[in-house]
Amino acid sequence: MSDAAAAASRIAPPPEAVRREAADRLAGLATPAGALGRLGEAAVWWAAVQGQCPPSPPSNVRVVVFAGDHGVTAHGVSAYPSEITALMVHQFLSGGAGVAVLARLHGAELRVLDLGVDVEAGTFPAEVSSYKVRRGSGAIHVEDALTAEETLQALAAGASVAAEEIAAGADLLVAGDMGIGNTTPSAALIAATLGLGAEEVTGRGSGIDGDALMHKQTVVDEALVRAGERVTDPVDRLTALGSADLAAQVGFLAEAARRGVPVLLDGVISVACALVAEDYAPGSSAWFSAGHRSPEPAQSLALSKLGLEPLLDLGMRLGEGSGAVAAVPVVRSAAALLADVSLLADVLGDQGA
Ligand SMILES: O=C(O)c1ccc[n+]([C@@H]2O[C@H](COP(=O)([O-])O)[C@@H](O)[C@H]2O)c1
Ligand SMILES: Cc1cc2nc[nH]c2cc1C
Repeated sequence: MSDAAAAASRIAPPPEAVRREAADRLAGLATPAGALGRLGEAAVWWAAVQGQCPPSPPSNVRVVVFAGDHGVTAHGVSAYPSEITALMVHQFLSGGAGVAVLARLHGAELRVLDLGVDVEAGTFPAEVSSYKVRRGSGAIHVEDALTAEETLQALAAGASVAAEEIAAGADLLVAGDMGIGNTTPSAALIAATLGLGAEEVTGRGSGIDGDALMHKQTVVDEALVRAGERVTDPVDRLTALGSADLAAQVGFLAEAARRGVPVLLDGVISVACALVAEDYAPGSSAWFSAGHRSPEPAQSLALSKLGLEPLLDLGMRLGEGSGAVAAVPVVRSAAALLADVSLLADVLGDQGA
């Protein structure tokens, strides 16, 4: 692509004039300079992505959980078996999953989609599986996760889902994940994107340690060696090292950014997808904010590369979009503070009057 074509296809950033107006307003609030800390930074980001200052708090938060199974799970990389993925999809539907509880509490809509769960057709209601790409994605250390066609299908599915959620009125989106084994492809995608080694990105996931952790690191290393030079291109990277559910999440994030709708990121899976989305659709990450910090080392590495500082750091490693939904009240607080705290000039003026 020529430089001009690349610039033309770059995602348009949030309006700089609004960002500056919000930064000026923050500096003028009746607080000591910088006293709101990251809440202040979040308020400026929120005003810019909402396109107005003062901003109003998010009022239509919509969470989409992308579910899928991963071939690596049969190779000893997780503390849990693949069967949990489908069982948890039922929990998202019945309201008993962690993110379902938080979504209810914070007034967010929750939708779960089966992109690649290893179950027979008809296991879930039709609307859950309408974007299904395949049953389980390939074990990335021995084979590609997807065919090239499946990657494009999953990217397009994610983009369609984003369009649907935006048509339903979303003013803040969350992309969540459900998939036993998915911290392995997420770590591999982050390593491949950042040019890091398996030992830097591999974490305990849902709870492995000792020999299992060393084995998971070997699996990530084998996957990176197997993929070789193909990882330079973001779509080929997803084909070799991703999965149907991760590719769909990349498509969802890129489309949300392209349509100018902000996204609150979650843990290592969500941030791996955001990192690939930034490569796939440059400029996307200006529309993203980091909901929380996960203990997975790859998540912090990817957040640093994206220049994002998480709002919460609670040691959460549930996934599902739960850390992002837990941060929704923080975004609401940030918006309300920037909109409703008095201006210091007015306070001083009142005193003088
Ligand atoms: O969000 C995170 O950072 C995170 C960290 C560790 C585990 N998880 C969740 O646990 C599952 C993946 O863990 P694992 O060990 O099976 O790869 C998957 O369903 C994720 O939602 C999520
Ligand atoms: C029970 C359970 C719930 C989850 N939610 C996201 N990942 C998960 C992994 C397990 C094991």
